[in-house]
Amino acid sequence: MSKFQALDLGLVVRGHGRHYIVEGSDGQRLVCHPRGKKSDAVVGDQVRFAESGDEGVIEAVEPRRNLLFRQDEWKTKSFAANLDQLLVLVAVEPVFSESQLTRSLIAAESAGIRMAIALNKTDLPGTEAARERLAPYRAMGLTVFEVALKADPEGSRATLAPWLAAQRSFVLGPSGTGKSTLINLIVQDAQAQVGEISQALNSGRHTTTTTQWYWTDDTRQTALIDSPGFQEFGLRQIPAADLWRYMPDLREHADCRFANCTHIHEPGCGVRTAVDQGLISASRYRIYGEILEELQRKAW
Ligand SMILES: Nc1nc2c(ncn2[C@@H]2O[C@H](COP(=O)(O)OP(=O)(O)OP(=O)(O)O)[C@@H](O)[C@H]2O)c(=O)[nH]1
Ligand SMILES: [Zn+2]
Repeated sequence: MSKFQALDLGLVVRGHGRHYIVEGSDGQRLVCHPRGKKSDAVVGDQVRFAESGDEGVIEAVEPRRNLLFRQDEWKTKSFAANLDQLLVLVAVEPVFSESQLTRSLIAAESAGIRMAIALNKTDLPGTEAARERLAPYRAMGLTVFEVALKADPEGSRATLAPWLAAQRSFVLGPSGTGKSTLINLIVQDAQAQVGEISQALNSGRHTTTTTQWYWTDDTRQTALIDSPGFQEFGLRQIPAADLWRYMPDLREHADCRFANCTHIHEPGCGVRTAVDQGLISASRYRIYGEILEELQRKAW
């Protein structure tokens, strides 16, 4: 048992450098700083904190259930901790990168976080093409919601609300797909929540550069966690030999002659056979090869 057991338990709802906003069990929010030099708390963490005056000190971070993060060549970037699920938001326009989509799904799969995709802007003419690009994801068992957050807000809410209810959902999506529209649709007082926190952190300018926790309403049961966009999505935390295990379609066909098959050049490879038969999409297999190469390159 930790020596901080007697302290209040709080939820990190925003982090910015060494400044954190911690929400106590009574819903009160407090600006906190970590004790000492290290500041390794992330949004979604449960922390033990002590109030001192109108600020607080984070004494300990409780063990995490999971952590969603990416690891690029030079740095590790944590998205959030203790998540129930990931919602990847893509849109008919701008055309989404399948590589980014796949990478975020692999990160969630390897962290043990359930996931779904939402395709937005289905009021636009390119919908059929986007739907086709998402067919392999449906085929591997993922839920793919179709919404038009702006064109049909009520219908979109009805589609997403049951899945989001009573869960802590992390929302990832490239810029311009409708993330702000989603947050404003689902979260009752989104602007107020951001405003209040920015004021506390004195960082009005940074509202979109850090991860933000939203409760959808006063009952504080359902949360959406929004994060700023990013360019790179490295997966260097994953051992190259394990990559295929986090891709359900490859995993399903990884019935190979060699136990340590990389599914690239070996004879008797079930994955390559499935690609040839059209059971694994060519684009997913190509993306697998690209990521694998990245992961193998780090070995030197
Ligand atoms: N046609 C159509 N456009 C939509 C829909 N939902 C959102 N948009 C538009 O898409 C654009 C981007 O929406 P935002 O919600 O600002 O997207 P975002 O993902 O927050 O973008 P960033 O702020 O760049 O991260 C806006 O011009 C919206 O009006 C929709 O259902 N249909
Ligand atoms: Zn193989």
